[in-house]
Amino acid sequence: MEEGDKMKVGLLGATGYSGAVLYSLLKQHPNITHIDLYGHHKAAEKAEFLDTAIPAYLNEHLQLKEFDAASIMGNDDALFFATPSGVTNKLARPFIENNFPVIDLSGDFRFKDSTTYSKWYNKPAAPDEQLQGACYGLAEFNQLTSHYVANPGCYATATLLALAPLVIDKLIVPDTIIVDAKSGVSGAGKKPSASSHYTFINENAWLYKLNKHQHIPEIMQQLHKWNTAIPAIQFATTLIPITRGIMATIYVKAETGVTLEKLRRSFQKQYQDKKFVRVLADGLPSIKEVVGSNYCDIGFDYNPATNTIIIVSVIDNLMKGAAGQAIQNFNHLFGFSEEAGLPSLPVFP
Ligand SMILES: NC(=O)C1=CN([C@@H]2O[C@H](COP(=O)(O)OP(=O)(O)OC[C@H]3O[C@@H](n4cnc5c(N)ncnc54)[C@H](OP(=O)(O)O)[C@@H]3O)[C@@H](O)[C@H]2O)C=CC1
Ligand SMILES: CC(=O)N[C@@H](CCC(=O)OP(=O)(O)O)C(=O)O
Repeated sequence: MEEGDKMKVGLLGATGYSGAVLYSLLKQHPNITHIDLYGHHKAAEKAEFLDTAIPAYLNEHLQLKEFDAASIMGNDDALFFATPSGVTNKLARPFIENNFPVIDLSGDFRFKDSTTYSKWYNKPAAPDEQLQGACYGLAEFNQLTSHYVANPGCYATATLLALAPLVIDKLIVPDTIIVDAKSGVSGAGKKPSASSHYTFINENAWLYKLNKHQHIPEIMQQLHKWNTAIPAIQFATTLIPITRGIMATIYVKAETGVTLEKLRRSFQKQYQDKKFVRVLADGLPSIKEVVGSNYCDIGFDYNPATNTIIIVSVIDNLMKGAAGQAIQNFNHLFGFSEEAGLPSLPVFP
């Protein structure tokens, strides 16, 4: 594709949080002329109720077509899935078989083997041969080796971008990684639950899925591409009373001879040419500075008293953690400018 080429795209899941954000990004994308929205409810059923989880403009204009792989491949040039886990493993086959371009925001195609998925997601996985037809799109690092792109998870994105330089440059003791990550409530999607209920999470903090979070194997799979010596990570996820944003705070022991200057050089080498990762020259980042943008901001420090490196990474879970990175992957897949369709500034205050 050339810079000025125009495309038609399909989207399944526009009535969800990441789908709604994706829709607004696609609407402003300079290379997209038309968006077909697909749904799993019949259009008539949808029209009968007002979905308060999505913006009114979307409710009003929502014209959902019935999902049909053959007509999507006939009408559109690419497809986005913004559906919960356990959906695309049943829908992806014709797209993979026909090499049709897909960006999948769910976890269904992030692993190379089906047993890892079924163990950590507690659901049946897509067949192994289909999993081999997908590629994991950590946008700053992975070459897209197929047309079916598995967009990374939100916590996984924040954690991997923070660890990458130090893991690649072997500056850390492999078995000492501790990740303490916090997320806003939109990370859990639009479906209300006991833990996302206002009276529970307001003025509260709740650590969940300890040692069981589905992003642990996803992070390990990518870390092993960089350094096979890492045996495991300690990983905690805490829900906090904000709408958007993730902060991952990482503690890890330094290899002998590591200095703050060496850490600086490692981050700089890895990210100096990357538009969406901003390494702070000084100080530590805050969530508000990335909300509404596709940036991942990273700050770090070294404490010689404990020989510990502390890295703090922040993203907007719905942007860099989902829809924004999906657009970045789409741009990579079609050779468009990496920034096309993505806002250049966060929303502040
Ligand atoms: N929220 C986030 O921050 C992040 C989410 N993701 C991933 O993105 C995906 C979407 O997440 P999120 O936006 O939070 O989810 P939501 O629950 O907010 O939205 C889910 C969407 O999928 C649709 N849907 C549900 N079941 C089906 C089905 N069987 N067939 C077709 N469509 C279906 C829903 O339609 P309807 O409205 O009709 O029910 C809705 O449009 C998930 O896989 C999630 O893990 C990844 C990173 C971050
Ligand atoms: C706050 C919150 O609940 N966040 C979700 C992250 C959703 C996600 O990215 O999960 P997938 O792997 O299915 O894409 C969680 O912790 O499960």
